[in-house]
Amino acid sequence: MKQISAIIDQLDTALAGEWPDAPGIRQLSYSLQKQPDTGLLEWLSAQPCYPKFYWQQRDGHEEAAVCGDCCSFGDMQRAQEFIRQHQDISDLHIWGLNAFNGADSSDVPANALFLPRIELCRLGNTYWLRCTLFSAVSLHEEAHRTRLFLRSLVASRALPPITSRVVQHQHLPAEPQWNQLITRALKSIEQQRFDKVVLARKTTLTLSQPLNACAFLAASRAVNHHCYHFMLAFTPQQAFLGSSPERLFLRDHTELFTEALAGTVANHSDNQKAHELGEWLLSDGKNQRENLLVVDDICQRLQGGAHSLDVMPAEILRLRKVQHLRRSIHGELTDADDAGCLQRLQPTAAVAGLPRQAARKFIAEHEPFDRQWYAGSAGYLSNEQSEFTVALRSAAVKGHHLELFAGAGIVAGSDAAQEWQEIENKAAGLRTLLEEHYTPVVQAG
Ligand SMILES: C=C(O[C@H]1C=CC=C(C(=O)O)[C@@H]1O)C(=O)O
Ligand SMILES: [Mg+2]
Repeated sequence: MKQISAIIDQLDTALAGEWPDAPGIRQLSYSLQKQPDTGLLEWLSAQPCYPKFYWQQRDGHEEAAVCGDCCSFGDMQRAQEFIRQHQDISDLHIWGLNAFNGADSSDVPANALFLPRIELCRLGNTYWLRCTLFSAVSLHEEAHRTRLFLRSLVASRALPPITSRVVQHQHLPAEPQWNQLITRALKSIEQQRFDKVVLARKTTLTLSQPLNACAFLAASRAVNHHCYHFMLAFTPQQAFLGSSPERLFLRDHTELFTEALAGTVANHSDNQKAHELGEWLLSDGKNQRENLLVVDDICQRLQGGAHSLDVMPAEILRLRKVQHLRRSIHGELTDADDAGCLQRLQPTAAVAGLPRQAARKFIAEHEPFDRQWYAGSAGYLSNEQSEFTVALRSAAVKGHHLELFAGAGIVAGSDAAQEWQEIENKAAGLRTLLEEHYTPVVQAG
């Protein structure tokens, strides 16, 4: 990426100039004249600086690779206040993750939303590099720190092949405990404690060697189409990533786009068979109920914050391993308030249940692991536009371990064995990227 190193030299010269010895914020932006010779994910993978975040919008039109933090935020409210305080810098973007339980989650780092030092972005075929300087003390000192940071950046290189093999796997809950959990959930639904609860499983894969998170995400992006692809790398060995089909919300000024994505059937490689499965899904009562409860939840939660809500007819979203029912929802916000949107929409009934509080209580009491980032959200906020995907079809990379997450909506009429198969299919979107590389060990004798 010769162009990028030329821009970094230009940036270094600008930073070596005169900067006020006073608090402040500045942005320097440079267009790339042509498409870089390697991808943004390859560039990000090579950089030895953390945190780093990658994002690709599900229609593939927008992509960003960002790294280094000039400032980090414990929650969306603080991130939004920061953007509002610095309205004069029109293009400030804050990127990252929101935990499932939001800021009240005890054991996840609270600073997963950050204002990066460097952003390499693409919109269609247009590329640019943006550098942000922020200091509450001295921009002069910050310019110096940024120059040191720039020196740590390295040239892009090809992603390594995935050579990690799965040595062992462990499901939490395992299938017998899952069956008990579903029985208990169905009983609570019968007793009218709630109408729906979404229950999930964590599968820990032990690997033969640590997994390169960027290479894994690239492998997923190559095959898992119609998905948002995201990754937050905290350290060289630790990252959270995913390829999720679900939009939490897109805000464009005061226009809001969200959706109810719930109700699932397997995909099939044969188009005719896949179509028949999709037709079945559209007419199945249990799956329609799962989806319509999400519509109800979203419409209720948006009351007072948005008007002119339009709910589109159900459509089938066909993914590599599964197909879903989706109803798109569009509305007009009373105020361009991202923290408000997050608070109203996360978690939707596609990942928690309805009524929300009762379902969350059931999850907290009965699900045998902490969701942390799973079913939270990943994306960015900025003045004009913000977008977050629901952090599904996701995994935590932890050195030799990969934790895969998958859940399913439980409503009256759910069957434990079918829901187990459904979460197997959902987890397969990421899991098969490793297993396809798996060569069984041939036993001697
Ligand atoms: C909770 C998950 O999926 C949600 C989104 C789409 C379909 C779902 C379902 O049919 O159960 C879930 O509500 C997950 O992938 O972990
Ligand atoms: Mg389902």
